[in-house]
Amino acid sequence: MSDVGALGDPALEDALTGLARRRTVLVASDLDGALAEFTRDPADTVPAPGAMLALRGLARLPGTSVAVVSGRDAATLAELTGVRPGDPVALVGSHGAESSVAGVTAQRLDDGQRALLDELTTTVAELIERHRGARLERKRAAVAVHTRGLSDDAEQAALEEAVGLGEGRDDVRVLRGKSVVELSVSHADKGSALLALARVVGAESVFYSGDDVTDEDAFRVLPAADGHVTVKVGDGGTAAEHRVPSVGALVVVVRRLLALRSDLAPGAR
Ligand SMILES: O=P(O)(O)OC[C@H]1O[C@H](O[C@H]2O[C@H](CO)[C@@H](O)[C@H](O)[C@H]2O)[C@H](O)[C@@H](O)[C@@H]1O
Repeated sequence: MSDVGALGDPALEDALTGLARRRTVLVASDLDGALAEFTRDPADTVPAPGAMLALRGLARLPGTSVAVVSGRDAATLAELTGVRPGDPVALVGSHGAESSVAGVTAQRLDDGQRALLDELTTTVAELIERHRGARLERKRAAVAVHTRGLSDDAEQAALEEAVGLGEGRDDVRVLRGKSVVELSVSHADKGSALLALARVVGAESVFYSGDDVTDEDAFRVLPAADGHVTVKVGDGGTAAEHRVPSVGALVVVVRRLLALRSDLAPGAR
């Protein structure tokens, strides 16, 4: 029985087989909560065992482009994944505002955005002082309030206040995630970035997996009817076509795709 067969999901197995036969594909995934387990301190994150190896294996196959797409900024993403300049694995950071691939999404912050981000960071630092245990993460285009590990009430209070800082403003995008609220001065989204990346690398079909709210932007623009394969990791409502229960199960899926595409990709053998 195949790995995916062991997960008991023949529909996903069929979808992966169909994708593996395509001439050109883009295989992309979110990082935190998808390719990597959550950690209390975001700096402690490491990709799950075998995850990057499977992606690198896919990137070596003909007609196969690979990317990690994350809310992390590009520099942090490179550090966490070990992807270096010239690597065949592409990186898309800051929810689509940064990319290692030319022509995808290189949104430079203007002076006004930089000043706004500084101002937001100061306000969030004050918020953190009032909410014991909450933590600040400064990114290239955003500042985030983290609450993982706090009690439910404490989390809710800090996150609600963070949302209030950006709500109703056209110049700030409020992104709610898992135990995190992010105030971004960029209006990029993962869906637009993935479509741009697919166009640039010439991929006819896309595989995309993710676990969080911002991944829904990607799932929505990748319909199964157009040959795309979308996989939600974990619980919660989703526009994705398929679902797996955990990070470990997603790694099994990516490895399965590697095995199938190694056999079935036009020109692979
Ligand atoms: O798009 P992603 O790759 O899923 O990134 C989303 C956010 O991930 C990080 O926060 C999440 O993971 C942390 C480490 O496991 C965890 O402590 C936190 O509770 C999660 O929300 C990252 O810190 C954020 O910048 C990303 O936007």
